Order: sequence, then structure tokens, then C-alpha cells
Amino acid sequence: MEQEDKEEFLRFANVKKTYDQKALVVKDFSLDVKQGEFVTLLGPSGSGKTTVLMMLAGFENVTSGSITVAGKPITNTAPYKRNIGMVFQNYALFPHLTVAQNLAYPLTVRKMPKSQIKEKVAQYLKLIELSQFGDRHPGQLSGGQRQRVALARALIFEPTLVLMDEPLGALDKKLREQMQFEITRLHQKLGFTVIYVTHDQVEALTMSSRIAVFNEGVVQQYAPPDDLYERPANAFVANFIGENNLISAQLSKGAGTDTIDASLDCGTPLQARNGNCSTSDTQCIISVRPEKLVIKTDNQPYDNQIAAKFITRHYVGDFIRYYFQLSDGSNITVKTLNDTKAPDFTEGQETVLAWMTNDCFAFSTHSSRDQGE
Ligand SMILES: Nc1ncnc2c1ncn2[C@@H]1O[C@H](COP(=O)(O)OP(=O)(O)OP(=O)(O)O)[C@@H](O)[C@H]1O
Repeated sequence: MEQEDKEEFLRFANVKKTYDQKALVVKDFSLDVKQGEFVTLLGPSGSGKTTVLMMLAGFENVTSGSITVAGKPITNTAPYKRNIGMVFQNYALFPHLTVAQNLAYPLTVRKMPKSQIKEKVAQYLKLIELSQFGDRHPGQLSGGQRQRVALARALIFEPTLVLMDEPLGALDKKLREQMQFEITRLHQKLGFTVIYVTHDQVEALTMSSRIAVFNEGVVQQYAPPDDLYERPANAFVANFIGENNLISAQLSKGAGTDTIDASLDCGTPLQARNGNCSTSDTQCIISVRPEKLVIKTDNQPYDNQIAAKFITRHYVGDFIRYYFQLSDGSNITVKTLNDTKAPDFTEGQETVLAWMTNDCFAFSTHSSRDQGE
């Protein structure tokens, strides 16, 4: 990937933050971002994502640790001198100024000559395809148009770093998708570095070059979207990103190796890839995604299989979600494409589910990265 050749641009090193001098809301945050990357912070509510952005922007001080941009510490630099663009969910446009005046504002405060400002505003209005709307006020625009103006205003002074905190949170699904496309297009065209916060996993997976999954102020995994989805580092990430069946099991052998033998609590033996189990683990959590499970209808061989009882199925349009129960009462979900092969069952009917070892992980039961590590 071309990003690999680039220098580290932004670096958080062991950043900690407390608001009340008691509890750390950011416990030990370290992250390297390369120039031009699109990095998303993803995590449950209250895990410290906005706090990290605020410290980077300079609106909150850092309790300890350092933040450097292009090798220089910025923690003592005033916010307006950090040259960082910001986009928030609520647009934050000046309602009494026209669209063109809103765009001109960051250039005026930077004392750019008037003729250049005019040129630049026209260029950015064109970039966001709102050339005809320069004389309107924000109140005369749709939500999507307003957010495009907010985006252009954050970019017009050519910041090297742009922070976006839930920028599309107020938009409906269709507009959101259009704006995701728009932000990606501008990012590719202009080459700035983005630190993005969202609750929307699909948004994070489709837009980011790398995602940092947060829990309780600590990064659990920092990786490109496909790695995160296909190779979660621990049970927290496996559970947080996408859907997963997480089933408790006993380790039989192989905890120090790449492939593990285990038996589910219902007694069924299986093989799994070693997610992060060590030789000290005796129990583990088996994770297998619903779309990797197959409802057996023929004799095609699979590495693992298990008897299950059909409970119900939900029609979701392009796919069907089946709910089954294992003999120990635990539940398991299967997702299949809604095609002619999607089977029908009656409630309580016995069937067999199957999957490949490669699609299945064993994770330690005490594996999430926390402050103790
Ligand atoms: N100004 C503040 N004063 C005191 N505590 C704060 C302040 N801002 C945030 N917190 C606390 O810090 C923790 C992290 O909050 P933060 O907003 O960074 O999380 P988040 O991951 O962005 O959450 P969300 O996804 O809900 O926006 C929370 O427990 C929150 O209550």
C-alpha cells in the first residue's frame, strides 16, 4: 500500500486525560498516523473519542503524554496556531453570513488579500458543487448542502490535518452516503490527513485507511478495515465490529499454536484459528461470523459442524437471518443470501451447521487490552 512508504505525520504517545483528577477517561493512548491517511476512531459511547479530538485541536489540555505533528510537539501551541480544520455534526456555520462569507471567514482571519479570497471562495464553491449558492444564507440550504459548506470552510485554508466528529450524524441515510462519497472524493483530491469519529461502522469500514477501535480509553486494535473485520485482535473487537457468534468453549490443546482444538460447552469438538489464546488459558470464546456459517444441505465437506435446532428466520431483503439453538441452549445466527437455495424450516426442526476452521477464531476470555498491559 502506498501509505506504507510515507512518514509518520501525527503521533500520540502515551496520552492520558482526566477531567476530575481522579478517573482517567483516556488511559494510555498511542497512535501513529501517516501523512494523507484517513483514520477513524471507533468505539462505544463514552470511550474517549471526542476527548482525543479535543486534545488534538487544543480545546482540552493533555494530562500527560505527548502529541506531535511533523515531529514537533503541539501540546503547548494555541488552538488557532495548530492549522487544523474541523467539521462537527451541527455544521457550526455563521447564520448571519452568506455561504460565500462563511467560506471567506477562515481566510480573512488569516489576513489573505481580498482578491485571493474571492478566487479561493469561488474555487471551493465549485469543489462542493454549490457555485450558484454563494449569496444564500445557511438557513436557506438543505442539511446536506449546509454540511458541504461546513466541509469546504474547514478545508479552504488548506489545513494539513482535518478533524471530523460525527460530521454526518444529523443526515438521513441517503444523504449520509452521498456525503461519505463527497468527503472521500475531496480527501483523495486534496490529500489532507483526516481523524474521523463516527458511531457508524459501515461508514468507518468504507471510508478509512485505518481504524482505531477504542474501549475505555485504550486502543484495542489499529488496522485497515479488512484486517479488523477478518482478523480481530481480541474478543472485544470481534464482538464490536460487525456481527459475530461468540460461544464459550474449553481449550483442549494448541493454545500456544496457530490452530486450536476446543470443545463447545454443548460438547461438540472443533478447530479454530488462535485469536490470542496463550498456554495459560483453559477456556476461550469461539467466534464465527453469521455469514461464514453454512446450513448443510449436501455432502460437501467442512472442517467443523454442529447440530442445531431452528427457532425462526428474519427476512432482511437481500439476505435472510436464521436463528438456531444449540443443545446447551445457546443461540447461534446464520446469514445467507436470499436466493433460491435459502432453506425453509419448521420451528424446532433439527439441522446441521458447518464452517471452515479458517473462518473461526478462539479468543482468550481475559484478552481485551486494558491499562494493566
Ligand atoms: N468536559 C468534560 N468534563 C468532564 N467529563 C467529561 C467532559 N467531556 C467528556 N467527559 C467524560 O469523559 C468520558 C469520555 O467522553 P468522550 O465524549 O470523549 O467519549 P466519546 O467516546 O466521544 O463518546 P460519544 O461516542 O458518546 O460521543 C465520558 O465519561 C464523559 O462523560
